[in-house]
Amino acid sequence: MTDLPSQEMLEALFGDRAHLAIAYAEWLADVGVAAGLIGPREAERLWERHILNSAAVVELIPEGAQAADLGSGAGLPGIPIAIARPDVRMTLVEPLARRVDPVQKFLEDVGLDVGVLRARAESSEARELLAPVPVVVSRAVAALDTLARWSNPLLPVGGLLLAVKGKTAQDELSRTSRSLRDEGFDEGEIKTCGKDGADEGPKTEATVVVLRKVASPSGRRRTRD
Ligand SMILES: C[S@@+](CC[C@H](N)C(=O)[O-])C[C@H]1O[C@@H](n2cnc3c(N)ncnc32)[C@H](O)[C@@H]1O
Repeated sequence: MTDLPSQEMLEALFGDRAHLAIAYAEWLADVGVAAGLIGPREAERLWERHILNSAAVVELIPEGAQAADLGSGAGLPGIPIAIARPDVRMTLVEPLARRVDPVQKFLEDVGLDVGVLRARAESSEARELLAPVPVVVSRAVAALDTLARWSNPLLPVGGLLLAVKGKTAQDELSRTSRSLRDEGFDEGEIKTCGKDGADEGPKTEATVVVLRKVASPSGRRRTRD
């Protein structure tokens, strides 16, 4: 692992739970790579590209919120968020047993209180077990309009969909704005979270599309009939 942040940065983000973030990084580099949860080349850039990028989202999550990470894979962004914010009740939602099982074992081994639901985000099981969940996060899983369709039955009106995206976030938001409105979301905005790190090692930055659900889909559809 080459990009371990400074102790100061670790403590600023994870407080007295920095040891859990380090344990997660070590697990990703070891079990995560061996189990094919992340690519072998990712081990060299775990912090900036994955853990800090994920943890940067915490500034958008309200105090004490319940949250679901749709398509969590190796636990990103849900696990770094849960480590940084013990007040957030996080559930990872991931359909593949070969991803869910090792993640579950890691959580048990380190005693991290994060829920794991083996299901597709759009399944009735996810709806029954999670809704209403006020915050949905997701990273590298699906296009915004698909995420909006999956999230809609899970979120209450006023709930937030936080999609970690890259440089093309604005293009994607513009391209999908009509579908997003049809799904009952507002116009959305792009937030740059975290810090650019200046010269002090890895960045914590993340580009996040923030969408708020403003109407239930059925209500909105009725108004268009
Ligand atoms: C490219 S990986 C990203 C994993 C993680 N979010 C990250 O940032 O590293 C996409 C993940 O989404 C999951 N996925 C695909 N379709 C899904 C669905 N319908 N519901 C929930 N998860 C899904 C896949 O199994 C996979 O683990």
